[in-house]
Amino acid sequence: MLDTIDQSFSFSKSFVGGLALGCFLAWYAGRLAYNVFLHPLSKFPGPKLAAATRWYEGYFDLLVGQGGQYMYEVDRIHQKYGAIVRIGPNELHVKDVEYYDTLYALGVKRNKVPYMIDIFGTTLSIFGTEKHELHRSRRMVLNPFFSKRSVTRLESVIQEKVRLLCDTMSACKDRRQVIQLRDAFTASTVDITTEYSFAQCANTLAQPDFSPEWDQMVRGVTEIVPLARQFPGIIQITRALPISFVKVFNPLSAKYSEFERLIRGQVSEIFASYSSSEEEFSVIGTEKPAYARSIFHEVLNSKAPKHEKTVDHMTQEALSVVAAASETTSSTLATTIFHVLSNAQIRDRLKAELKEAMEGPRSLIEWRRLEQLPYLAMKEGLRITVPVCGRLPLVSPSPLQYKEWTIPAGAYIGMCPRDALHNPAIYPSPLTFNPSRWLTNDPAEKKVMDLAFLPFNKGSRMCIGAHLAYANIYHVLSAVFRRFDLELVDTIRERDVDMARDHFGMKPVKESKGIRVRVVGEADI
Ligand code: HEM
Repeated sequence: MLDTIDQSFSFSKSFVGGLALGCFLAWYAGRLAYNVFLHPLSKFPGPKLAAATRWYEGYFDLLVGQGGQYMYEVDRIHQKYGAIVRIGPNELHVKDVEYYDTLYALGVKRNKVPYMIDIFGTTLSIFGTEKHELHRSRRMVLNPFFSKRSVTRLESVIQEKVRLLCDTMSACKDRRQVIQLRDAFTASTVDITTEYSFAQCANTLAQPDFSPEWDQMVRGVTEIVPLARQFPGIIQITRALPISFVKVFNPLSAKYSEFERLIRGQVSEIFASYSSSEEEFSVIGTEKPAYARSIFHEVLNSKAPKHEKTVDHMTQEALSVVAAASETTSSTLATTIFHVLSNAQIRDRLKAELKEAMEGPRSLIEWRRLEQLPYLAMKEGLRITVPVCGRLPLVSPSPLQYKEWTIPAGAYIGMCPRDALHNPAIYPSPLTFNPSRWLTNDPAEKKVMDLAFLPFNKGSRMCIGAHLAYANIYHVLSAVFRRFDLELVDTIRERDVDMARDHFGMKPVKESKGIRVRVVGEADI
């Protein structure tokens, strides 16, 4: 009797399970068919599989080769189908530099696409803000802090760290120590960014090996990006787990959680030095000197509503600033140095220019004067590196036009800085490092190159730290090449330098040993 009840129970259980699975599969098949045949984007050209499901992207980004490969598939799709293509159920991609002015136009309403807002686990930061209006009001609070004027005013902070960087490099020469350039420049960028933004330096340059764990930490954050694009929220889940547990399966992301706690502590301290009334916060005690200001003070002193002035909000803003600044700047610096050292003519010409402009090997000159040096390979370094190589999709709440195509409101539309910066029609032989291309006497050619020079993107979501990045890169390149003779150590372009994976930031192949140099000489005049 009991056996019969058991059997009929397990039969009905498997019947219900089978029915549920059947319903799910029917619903899923219906959804795929809707995406391909009935979706408002169904008329746009592109592979049917990409139109049906985001798993098409997931396959290339997570399973093909070392991952992060969808950007190359998108290249192939463009080659086959044209300048505007459908690369996801609700996503288009445009490969036409002229369209930047429409998609990323300043002052027009654009939201960020939902799957991008959480890739660094900072949905309260400006980077992670989806809605246009909220993004605009948050950004207006921080814009003045990162303006060219503010960066110039605090240039001494950058110069001090660059001096320290050079002194640590000099000590490496005495020990004949090989320098991992990405470690060194992540350290200097983290120190510059934390001192500049939080008025409290992380002091990573103080370590003789440039605190490699910082570079590992930042790489840990971006390593997870392809997964986070497919599974938004995964970073939040990781954060909620105990650090000791996360350490077991992802030590790099555990480091990030530790850093988050550090920042949270600092933010809490700053909060404690403020008194909060019903309406607003105000500084207790005397006014802080300009140097000791931070983005936290900026937010607390702003007219932003009180619910924007929380420890959570500011911790996330700080995390996203450090994450956004570090890998981008360090990969640009390391890649530029690799290319300069790989070509003796370029290296000698650059060193001669710097010797003439800078009095002594240890003297630093102002950023505004560095900008006037024609050969300092700034632009070419950013162009060839493409530090942010991932597509930057946005959503327009009203329809957009691309040539004969009307793009419906609500569709995701992306463009990719790589398509501009490595465009052979604008920069001939785009994978050749050639600073002289920027010295052209043809104003029309120069104008076209300048318009396509978009490593920081443009419009309302453009990089807020572009001026800080420029000042940092100018100072590091000029100081390093003026003072040191460097030689590359076992660095192979295909393995260690070139972009091979899209993790939002560019990454070389996983086997990369990094870009490594030895200091073989130090100028004394
Ligand atoms: C070579 C260096 C850098 C490059 C190439 C770069 C590039 C970019 C790009 C392309 C974006 C747009 C991302 C998007 O549309 O989603 C961006 C955003 C951002 N960057 Fe940078 N960046 C660099 C350095 C920095 C630095 C030094 C900082 C910090 C001080 C910084 C902070 C940010 C922030 C906070 C955002 C989000 C802005 C927003 O959504 O309004 N970046 N960056």
